[in-house]
Amino acid sequence: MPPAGSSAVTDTALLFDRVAIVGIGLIGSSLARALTEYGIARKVVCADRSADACAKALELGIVAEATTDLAAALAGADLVVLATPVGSFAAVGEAIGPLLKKGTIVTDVGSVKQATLRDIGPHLPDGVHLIPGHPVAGTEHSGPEAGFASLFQGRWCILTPPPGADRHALERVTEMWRRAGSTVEIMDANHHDRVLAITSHLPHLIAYTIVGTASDLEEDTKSEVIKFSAGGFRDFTRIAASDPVMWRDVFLNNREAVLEILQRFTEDLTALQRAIRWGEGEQLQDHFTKTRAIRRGIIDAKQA
Ligand SMILES: NC(=O)C1=CN([C@@H]2O[C@H](COP(=O)(O)OP(=O)(O)OC[C@H]3O[C@@H](n4cnc5c(N)ncnc54)[C@H](O)[C@@H]3O)[C@@H](O)[C@H]2O)C=CC1
Ligand SMILES: O=C(O)C(=O)Cc1ccc(O)cc1
Repeated sequence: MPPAGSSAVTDTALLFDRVAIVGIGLIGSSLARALTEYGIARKVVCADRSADACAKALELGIVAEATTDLAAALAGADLVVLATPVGSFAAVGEAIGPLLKKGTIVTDVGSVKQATLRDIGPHLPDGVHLIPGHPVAGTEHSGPEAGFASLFQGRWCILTPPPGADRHALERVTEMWRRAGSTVEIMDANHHDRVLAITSHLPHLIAYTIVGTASDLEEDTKSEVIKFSAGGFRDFTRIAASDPVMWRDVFLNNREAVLEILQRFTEDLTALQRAIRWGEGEQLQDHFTKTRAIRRGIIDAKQA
């Protein structure tokens, strides 16, 4: 499917009348802020199972209405955005299905995309358009207070419309993310999950592992780790502070792709382990030279 254009909409016209965001955490609240601040939607409301999150979202003025009642939030919405952990999608899909009117667009922000098609798709009535999405932008923080409107600026947003997805719905969701500041890329859900397994999921798993390993060290070494934690290790601790429920759900719902890439990673790690053991300096240096070139290539591509 070719990328959706933005011919049907202009930068000044409101794109949506009423947007209902389910899950007003880091991503939901960032999108709610962007939709309002950048004039993308007339009214943004939210549903969250946490009454505290609803109260906070109202107190911060992020949404016009906040409720724990899904039906109240979804009534009259032309766009519904699911921004809850991926593991909740089946239950949320089942709950929202009967509440959706023909013509409504449903999208999500989940970090795994085959799960959206599998868990949300079957619950949607005919005439409701599903356009799964993943803003590749975030932080290690959670909750409505952690969000900010500019989170998506200069970042990618990947959309994974199923075959035969409604073209107009795809155009509108594409335009929403474009106006929020992102560059939209369209790909197949399976491909998305394989790419993100290496670029996002494995790095988080490595961070969770290394910080766990450091914290299992004997007490005296551990205190040194904290005292001298700088550079690389400090970056790992930031990533390892990411939301435990969200990341549990990512790994459980992208199991095959993560296990496959983990297998390859383990083999490559073992090769480096051997090189260190046998003093193969040339092999180590060659490897590090290649990875340095990759990093520089990424930076150059960003600046181009
Ligand atoms: N945190 C990040 O950096 C990024 C996260 N994502 C995806 O965004 C989604 C949300 O993540 P965050 O905003 O970080 O999480 P968060 O923990 O900040 O917010 C999640 C919200 O969903 C609510 N919630 C949970 N289960 C619910 C249910 N069954 N019904 C209604 N509300 C429910 C929680 O009360 C909470 O307010 C996840 O699917 C995640 O994979 C995507 C890109 C980046
Ligand atoms: O905080 C970071 O470094 C991230 O990597 C944020 C992030 C987390 C999950 C996603 O699906 C996308 C982006």
